[in-house]
Parts: sequence; C-alpha cells; structure tokens
Amino acid sequence: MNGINKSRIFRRSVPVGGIVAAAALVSAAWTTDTYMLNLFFTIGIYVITCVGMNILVGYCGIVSIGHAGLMAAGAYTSAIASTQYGLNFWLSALAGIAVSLLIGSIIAIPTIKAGGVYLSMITIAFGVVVHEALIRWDVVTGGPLGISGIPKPKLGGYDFDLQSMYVLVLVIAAASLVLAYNIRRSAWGRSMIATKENEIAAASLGIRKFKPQFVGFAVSSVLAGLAGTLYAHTNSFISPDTYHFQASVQLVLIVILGGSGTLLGPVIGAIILVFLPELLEMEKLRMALYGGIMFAVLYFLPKGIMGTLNDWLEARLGLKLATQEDGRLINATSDGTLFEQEIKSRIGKAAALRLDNIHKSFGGLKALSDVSFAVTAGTIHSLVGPNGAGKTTLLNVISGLYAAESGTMELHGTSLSGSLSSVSGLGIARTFQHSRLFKELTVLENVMTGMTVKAKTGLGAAMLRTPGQRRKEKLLREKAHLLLDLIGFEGNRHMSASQLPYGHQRMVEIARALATGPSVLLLDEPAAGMTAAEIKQLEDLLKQLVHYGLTIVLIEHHMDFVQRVSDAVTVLDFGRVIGTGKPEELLNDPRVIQAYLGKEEVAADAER
Ligand SMILES: Nc1ncnc2c1ncn2[C@@H]1O[C@H](COP(=O)(O)OP(=O)(O)OP(=O)(O)O)[C@@H](O)[C@H]1O
Repeated sequence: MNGINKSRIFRRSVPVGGIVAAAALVSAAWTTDTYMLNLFFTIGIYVITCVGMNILVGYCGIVSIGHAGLMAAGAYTSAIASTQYGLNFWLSALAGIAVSLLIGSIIAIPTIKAGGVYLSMITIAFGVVVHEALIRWDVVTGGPLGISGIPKPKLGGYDFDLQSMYVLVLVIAAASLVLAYNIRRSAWGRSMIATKENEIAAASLGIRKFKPQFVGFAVSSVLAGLAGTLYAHTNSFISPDTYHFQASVQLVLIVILGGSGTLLGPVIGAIILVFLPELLEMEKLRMALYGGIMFAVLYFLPKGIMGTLNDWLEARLGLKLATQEDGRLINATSDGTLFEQEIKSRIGKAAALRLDNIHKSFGGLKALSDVSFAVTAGTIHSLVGPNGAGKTTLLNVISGLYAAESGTMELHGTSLSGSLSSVSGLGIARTFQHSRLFKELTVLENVMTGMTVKAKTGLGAAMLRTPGQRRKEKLLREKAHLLLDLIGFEGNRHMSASQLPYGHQRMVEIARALATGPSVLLLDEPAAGMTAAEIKQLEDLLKQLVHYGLTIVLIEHHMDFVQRVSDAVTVLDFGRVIGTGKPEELLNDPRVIQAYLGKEEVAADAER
C-alpha cells in the first residue's frame, strides 16, 4: 500500500473514531456521578478555550499568557448582564462574547505589532490588569467575593441542568474543533503558519502578518469569551480566583503538552491536565506540578504529545493527516497550460525591468553604487560577481525587502517601489539564497500559499468550509499540482516540506514563487546544493519559463550554468556594475576574470 492510500485510509478512519468517541462522551452525561461529570464539563470548557489558544499559539505563533483575562471578560459580562440587568442567558452570552472579542481585538493590535518577547509580556500584563480590575472594581464585579446566583440557561420551558450544560459544551467543543480544522485547511490557516514561520518569505508572496494574526486573536477571543460564559452560567458563581495568572499558564500548558498546532492537541492536553492533579491529589501543589510538566514537555517532547505522534506517523509510516485531499481535477499534465495563460496575461512589451543609479549602503559600507542596467522582457538575465559584490543586496532592493537610498526602478515602464509584499503584488516574485519554505506546511500547501492574495478567501466561508470554498480550494490545489508538475516534482506532495531533500526544496520554492503569477522571477542561487541532474532539470525549467514569456533575473555562481542559460549577464564587483552584455563575451572579459580571481592570481596565471 503506498503512502497516499495509507494516508487516505488513515484520514477516513479519523471521523469514525471521532463519532465513537463523541457517543461515549455524550453517554457519560447519564452514566457518571456529579463529581466526574464536573470534571468532564471542565475538560469541555478547556477544550473550547484551548482550541482558540491553539489557533493563536500553534498557527500564529503568538503565545498569549493572559488568556484567562479574556475568559473573565466573557464570564463577568454575561454574569453582570443576567444578574444585574435581567437579560436571559442567550443575550447575556452574546454580550459576553462581544466584550471578549472587543477586548481581544484591542489587545491584538499592540501585541502583533510588538512581536518577539514583548508580545508575551503584553499578554501577561493584560491578564494581571484584568485580575486586579476584578478585585478592585467591586461595585461592578463584586470584588474578591465575585458574583453568585448566575442563572442557568432556559430554552422554551426547558431548564438546563449540569447534564444538559455538559452536552451543550460537548457540542460547542466539537464545533470549535471543526472550525479550527477548517481554518487550518484554508488560505487563512496557511497564511497564519506562513507568517509565523517566516515573515519575509510570506511577505514575498504578498502575505502581510497583521491580517491572519489579528484573525487568530479574534477567533481565540470569541472562543475564550464563549467558554467563560458557559462556565459562569453552569457554576452559578464566579470570582477573581478563577482567572488569575495560574489559569492563563494552565491554558498555555494544555496547548503545549497536547501539541501546539495539532488538531487534537488541546483535547489531549485538557484531559491530562484536568485529571492529573485529581489523580495525584495535588490540588495544593498544582502550580508546582504544572512547572514540572512544562519542564518535562519542553525538554523531552518539544512538539507535545500529538506533534510527536504526527511526526512519528509521517516518518515511520509515511502517514500524514493530510490537510488537503488527494484527488486531481484533471489528469496530471506537465504542459502547464493553465500557468502559461496566467503568465502571458501579465507580460508587458517594454523592457521588463530597468534600474537607474541605484545606491544602497549599510553604515559605512557601500553595498551598491550607481547600479544601472536594463533587463529585457522574456529573457534570463544573470547577476554574477565575487562573494560580497552586492548581488543579493540588489535582489533585495528590486523585490522591496530593502529600500534603495537613491536611484529609480521601472517595471514595464512604470515606477517600481514599495515593500516586499506590495512589490509581489506588482508581479515580481522571488526565491531566497537559503531555502525559506514553510516547513510545517505540506509541499502542496507551500505552493498554494503563493496564491493566497489573488484567491481572496472570505473568513466566514473558510471557517464554515462552504461549497463555494471547497470549489475554490479544489481549484487552488489543482493549480498548485500543475506548478509542481511543471517543475517536475515527483515526490509525495502531502508530506511536510521539512522532509524534502535540499534540491527539491529549492525547486518547490520556485513553484511557490510562480504561484503568485509573476511577470519577473528573481532567483538567488537556485542551483546551490543541487546535484548535476537537478541542475540540468533546473536549466530545462528556466528555459521553459522564458519560453512562456517570463523574465528571470538569476544570481548564480555555477559559471557554466550561467553561460548555458543566460541571454545577458551583468557583472558586479564591490557594488559597482563592471559590465553588462552577452554571457560568452562578458564572462571571458579580463576585467571580469580579474574581479573573480583577484589581480595577483591573474598575474600569476599569465606568468605560468
Ligand atoms: N543586512 C545587511 N547588513 C549589513 N551588511 C550587509 C547586509 N546585507 C549585505 N551586507 C553587506 O553588503 C555586501 C554585499 O553583500 P551581498 O550579500 O549583497 O553580496 P553577494 O554578492 O550576494 O555575495 P554572495 O555571493 O556571497 O551571496 C557585503 O559586504 C555584505 O556583508
């Protein structure tokens, strides 16, 4: 049985397992005592919150250590609305969720902008502020004594009791898992992971980090608020004690222990962290126990339980709980018809790219001085020069990663400027000197990430995975398959990109760049680390791409390769252009040989 078949069987068996588990969990409402039911209910509440946390921590890479504050916002708003203003549960719950969403969205802005360690500091500060406010704003919150007498929900004439609240929580927990799974399988999920893993690579595909990360924050705030509300109305009593720092740590721990970024991680983490202190009768030493677990997990299982299991399944059995279906819309073709149409529609007639008097310095170092040359549309134009000549810097300036200090650039006769992501939108795609594939995404998903901006996926459609959204994903998937056909990728497209050999990574990175539908492709040493056979494959690919009308700017140190593929070459030395022309003329020019070998070497060669 091949990997794809095993993966398919594996994937199909998951819903069956889910249904059996769900039936067992629902039946627990009538078969367990109140103590156990309370524990099950608590697990459900944690699952709802931590599914949201997982979107934030696992998908977006934002480790929020103040999330209990968002649960408190939902719980207290809903409790106040029902006890002081007499609103029914459903309206109170809506108010609780809305307030949690509002506060979460406000916190999201500085948190995302700050990034790095400051990000977690802001969330810790938020959690502490909320806890203090609950204690000190006693006129509204009841202070340390909290709020009691919070009514249970009613629907028609039916009064919800612990059993029915438990079933309601189970249903919502299952729905939140489906929601997280749908997000993960959409362009939103891919963008979240892409911006988490490599902000620059994501920006080169036109994906800015703020939007997906803000959505991650908003969704997790809604789920935290919802869980807080359900807890308040089931327990009938809430106090600041429930929402202190320890509670936020516990939420993070559930996600990390279960396996951040995995679908079932929050469930596994919640079950263990709810039952363990009870089993060990360590209620008073709960914080110490958490500390010990955190230490052990980070040391022995940095990917958590489900992350480790997933890796094991993928490495040993070739199984991955694929996030994309396998089916193709049409039989695999390598003629790239779809791609050809896409590219041709973007090609202009003027010189594809023109640079005039570009200057760029780093402190006192002049990395680029007065660089001027033109690249003709539909050609391969190579940039060569010794190490440190300024080639990558020039590519970074063209692609918008660096801003030039002076000089002008034109693309198809119109001025070219802007950030990396906006330049991508103008039709310039790039690869990087060292592979920047998104390692957590599959090969296919990496290529699909290149289509994110143009495909414009609605958040609601992605979360609900509507029929329209399924059709859209199918098309994106097919287009990604075509691009992988085009680059001659023959491996398993549903494996994580981290599993690929280096040469394949470089080719997939080209497919991902092509997925943006560029008119100019910038390649930074694509042949580095490739075998001779792979270099030949790359050569054929580049020739095919220019045949379609694409313009390619290529940095490469393999001179014979440069000579074979290039229509024109520009030689840089110490940041200056020392010549532009045909490869056969320029690469034999004594100035170029001298730039590469140095004056002494050339003189010694002449004497020999
Ligand atoms: N971000 C940066 N900050 C400071 N200096 C930099 C930066 N990027 C490049 N440089 C410097 O600018 C000069 C040109 O570097 P660049 O990487 O563009 O050269 P290159 O021709 O691409 O070299 P290689 O072939 O080794 O990749 C080098 O001296 C390098 O150290």
